[in-house]
Amino acid sequence: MARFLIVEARFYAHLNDMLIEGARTALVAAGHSVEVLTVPGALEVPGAIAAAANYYDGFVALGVVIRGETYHFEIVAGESARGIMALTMDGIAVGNGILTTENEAQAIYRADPKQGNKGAVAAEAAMALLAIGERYA
Ligand SMILES: Nc1c(NC[C@H](O)[C@H](O)[C@H](O)CO)[nH]c(=O)[nH]c1=O
Ligand SMILES: CC(=O)[C@@H](O)COP(=O)(O)O
Repeated sequence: MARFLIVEARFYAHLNDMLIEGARTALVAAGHSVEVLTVPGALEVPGAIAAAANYYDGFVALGVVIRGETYHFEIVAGESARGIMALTMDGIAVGNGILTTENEAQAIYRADPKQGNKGAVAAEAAMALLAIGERYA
């Protein structure tokens, strides 16, 4: 049993609830404990994981970034992914389930546990990285 923290950027609450359900179900089914930490937006997710890194075995980053009218989308989508990738390169087991979509319909399909279930996909990725880290510890 490992300790996982879901760090969710609560920018679109209704979509996040689906992502969390999918991730939590996958982690609990694998026998792990799950806590949830909420941050305002995707840009805060890497920093929150870095702050909690010594307290959990693995992390699932969840959130939704939907393209608007300005370059802000590229910043939020790209920099959150860059920050999460940097954490994984430091050996922290993080699954990235921050959706980056053109519209809400794309996000609903991917967040829904009965459809794309990307929360579970991110949870599976985090569990895989944790297992690899333990194998080469
Ligand atoms: N536009 C979206 C954001 N923007 C907010 C940033 O993530 C951040 O909270 C703000 O710039 C303060 O540092 N966040 C999302 O998660 N999704 C978006 O679509
Ligand atoms: C992440 C985004 O692109 C969006 O939330 C911001 O919208 P806008 O570019 O229209 O300010």
